[in-house]
Amino acid sequence: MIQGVPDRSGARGRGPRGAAADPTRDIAFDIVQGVLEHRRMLETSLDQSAAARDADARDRAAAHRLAATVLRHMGTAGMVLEPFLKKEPPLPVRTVLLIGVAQILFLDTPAHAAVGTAVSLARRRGLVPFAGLVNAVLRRVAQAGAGALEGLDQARLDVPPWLWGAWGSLARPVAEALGQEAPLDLTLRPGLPEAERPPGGVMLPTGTLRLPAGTRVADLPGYAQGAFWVQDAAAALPARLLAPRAGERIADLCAAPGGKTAQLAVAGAEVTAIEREPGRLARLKENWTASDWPTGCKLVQGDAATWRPDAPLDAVLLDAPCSATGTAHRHPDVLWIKRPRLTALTEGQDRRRATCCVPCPAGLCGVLAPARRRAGTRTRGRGDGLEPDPFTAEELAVLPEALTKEGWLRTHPGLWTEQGGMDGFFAARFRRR
Ligand SMILES: C[S@@+](CC[C@H](N)C(=O)[O-])C[C@H]1O[C@@H](n2cnc3c(N)ncnc32)[C@H](O)[C@@H]1O
Repeated sequence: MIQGVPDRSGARGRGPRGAAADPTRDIAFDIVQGVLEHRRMLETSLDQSAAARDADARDRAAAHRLAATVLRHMGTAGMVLEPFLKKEPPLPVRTVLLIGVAQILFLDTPAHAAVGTAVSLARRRGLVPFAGLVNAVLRRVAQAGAGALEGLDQARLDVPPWLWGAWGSLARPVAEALGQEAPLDLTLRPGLPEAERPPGGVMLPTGTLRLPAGTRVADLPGYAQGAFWVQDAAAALPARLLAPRAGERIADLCAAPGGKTAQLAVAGAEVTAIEREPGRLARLKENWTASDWPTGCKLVQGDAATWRPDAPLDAVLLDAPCSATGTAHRHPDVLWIKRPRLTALTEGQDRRRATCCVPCPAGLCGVLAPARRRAGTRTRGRGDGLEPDPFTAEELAVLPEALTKEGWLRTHPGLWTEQGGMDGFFAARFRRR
């Protein structure tokens, strides 16, 4: 079995090719193939998995965890396999092997179960001619055990070389942190009584409640009522630094899935949330309705670059699309989906700065551009009335390492590693002159 997850292989009768059904590994296979073959995000691959359609929540969660483990350790697992492969197998066979290696070396699955279920998976996926190879290779990996990892520079292997280069001096601490499964971070609704906080968490100095990796948020009492929501500790900082006050009129540009919108709204601000993608806006609306959050907020489908408010605002929070590589801690798929084209993305953000005033370094990113307090109706580029409003040491007293010399916020997964790390995020603040 995969640690912490029931092994249901064999529990659901026989699959189409006569092998026992095993939804966890079937879904994990679909996810890894979706990421590697089609360069689809992990979540999208999960949504599109035929095997996931009838699966229960536990199997989906177990498959998600297994696939994320494969992607988190993919370079290392590839190196472990290399001595046992005479030539490169077809991608689906490689995926089966990676699933086997991840279970043996990183998930403490008993070796016989990891090997047996991988052979069955190969059969179910029409890879019968390779079943013997899968069996032989994984047995040898199992025999080597932890010794197979000796001498491997796992941090370096598990990050694509172009990204390692882009991270510069931060590459090693960031990559080492990415090797760990991310904890579950929650932002609590202000004033939530201590008795109603999810148990087993640690309150971080920045105000985020952190629960152990593998905690299923949907199982926590209060989640469905919107008592808290999932939000990485770093992602919660920009809205906290904006310090919204009750009654302020704030636009949240690029809003879905709505973590920052919720922070602003529960602080009492009158938020207008702008999101371009209808599907993502629908998800934001669902979260809103289900969570009993304040009703005075407007959710608008629109383009942040052209949307204009009908009256002056107190602040604008802009979370412009970015590389998302700073979230690889939680989403290891981004490591293998993104390409070196990131420079083009940064240039796009520079151009967008003409409208939005948001610089963003490649690789580690995430953003905010509040034109706060006496803000006008639009945020514009330099020369259009905005000046930098650096964060102060007092504002970032609990996380001084994240304050850059220019006064911006820059976090990365190598910060707070002993507490479980955090996402990479960049934020800057501007004020209307
Ligand atoms: C980084 S996510 C935002 C996360 C969100 N602020 C939160 O805290 O939950 C970026 C979002 O911007 C949306 N987006 C991208 N370009 C946009 C545009 N021009 N106008 C409005 N939304 C846009 C994307 O669809 C995506 O939902």
